[in-house]
Amino acid sequence: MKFGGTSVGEADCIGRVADIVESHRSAGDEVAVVVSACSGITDRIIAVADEVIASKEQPDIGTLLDAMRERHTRLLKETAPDHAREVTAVIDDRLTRLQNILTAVHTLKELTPRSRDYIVSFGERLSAPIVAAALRQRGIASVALDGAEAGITTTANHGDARALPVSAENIRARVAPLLADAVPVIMGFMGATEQGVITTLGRSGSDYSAAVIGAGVDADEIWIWTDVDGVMTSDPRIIPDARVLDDISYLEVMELSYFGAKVLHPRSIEPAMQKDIPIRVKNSFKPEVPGTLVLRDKHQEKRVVKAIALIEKVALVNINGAQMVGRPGVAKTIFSALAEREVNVMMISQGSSEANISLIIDESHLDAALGALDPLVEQGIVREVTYDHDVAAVAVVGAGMAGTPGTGGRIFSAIGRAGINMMMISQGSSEVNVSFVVKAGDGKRALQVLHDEFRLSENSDD
Ligand SMILES: Nc1ncnc2c1ncn2[C@@H]1O[C@H](COP(=O)(O)OP(=O)(O)O)[C@@H](O)[C@H]1O
Ligand SMILES: N[C@@H](CC(=O)OP(=O)(O)O)C(=O)O
Repeated sequence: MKFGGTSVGEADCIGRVADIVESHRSAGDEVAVVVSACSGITDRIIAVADEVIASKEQPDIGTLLDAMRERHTRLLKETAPDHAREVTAVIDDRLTRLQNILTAVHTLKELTPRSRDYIVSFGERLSAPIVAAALRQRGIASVALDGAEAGITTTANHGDARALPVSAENIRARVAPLLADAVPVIMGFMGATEQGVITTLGRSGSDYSAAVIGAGVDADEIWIWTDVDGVMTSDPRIIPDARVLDDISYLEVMELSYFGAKVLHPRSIEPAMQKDIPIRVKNSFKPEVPGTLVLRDKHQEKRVVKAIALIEKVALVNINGAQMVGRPGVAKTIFSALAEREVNVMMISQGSSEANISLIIDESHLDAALGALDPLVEQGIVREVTYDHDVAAVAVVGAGMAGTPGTGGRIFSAIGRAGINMMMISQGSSEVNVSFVVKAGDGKRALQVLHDEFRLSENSDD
């Protein structure tokens, strides 16, 4: 069971987490818990680190961390009064360590990806001991483990590390034996390299931690507890009438999360899918609601389109040049150059004349992408590279689209009737997803137009 930041952010939330775990333990289930940092804490740590590195004068780091100390101490006292003394010492010790590292960052004027990862992992280092203490308060034996102690061994790419296959056997050796007698509370979002250097798994990476742990212990199910009733037909913050889906396939939810549906981290699907472990997404504020079950394609709903996602803060890059026509290897040169600069390409579309390749990338990768592509213009491999960072991508997802003629037409007509211009279109050959790019200002409206067109708020088959 993974509890996200919103599920451990307040004392009453932690109380509900303890209730949930307690009721499953009483029903005879073995439970491993993965927790995120309390809501807002990871952002706060990043803000403090940035302030410390930017500040010319010696910053008063103790004061910068005061609110964080106060919040965690209060959470602890309210949820685990009998363990407050011993765990306050743990929290104080961790905050002192954080303060010392931040002091070193300021002195050295250096914040490397490696030290940044260690610093941002402190959110979970503070939340997990509190949740474990809240369980002990209920008489449930519980220990807090960091990602590495739980066996998550990762690649060394800081800020976006992936679990190595060896993690599975480490987790089996370290977590599984605890489950009969205790509930391990594992710090999400982090792991360590084989050399023991702390890494983080990318923002919102605790879902991925939960999937890796679940696969490692051969769980019957992986439950992601969050602040909404399940995976919905669209982001409820943008589409107020979005509806909760009873079930969705791994591939569908992978497309949705890749295109910005924050409810599950895109990487969290694969470890579960490999072992065919169902993922259940549930609301920790309303545990009685069944939530959404994510499984291998079951296709229970007859709907063609199941859900729609919007991804903002992306950039469109157009690579033009007739030089590409009939010349093998140009695409390889382009994509190798981008890969070398670690630019993640989210969507690709190529004109059939081969004179144009369009890409969608994360907006933060734009400078790196231009740095990779400009030399190709100088070398005459492509004629020109243009870009637009005022764009958004919309992904229309549903396994039922495969083999249902006319869905594309319906999407494009509805968008056309709304007077929205599509700047690029892409469809994977799996046909689980049709995605397109619009001006950033049109993104939310495009989402609503399609949600209405496919009547996704209605609980009946289309
Ligand atoms: N299709 C979707 N279904 C459900 N939630 C979505 C969807 N798209 C975006 N979201 C957003 O994802 C949020 C949950 O993710 P997140 O804030 O990371 O929670 P947690 O802290 O539990 O990890 C929801 O509050 C919701 O606003
Ligand atoms: N604390 C991390 C990890 C995480 O997964 O958080 P959440 O479960 O609240 O999305 C982050 O803020 O990115």
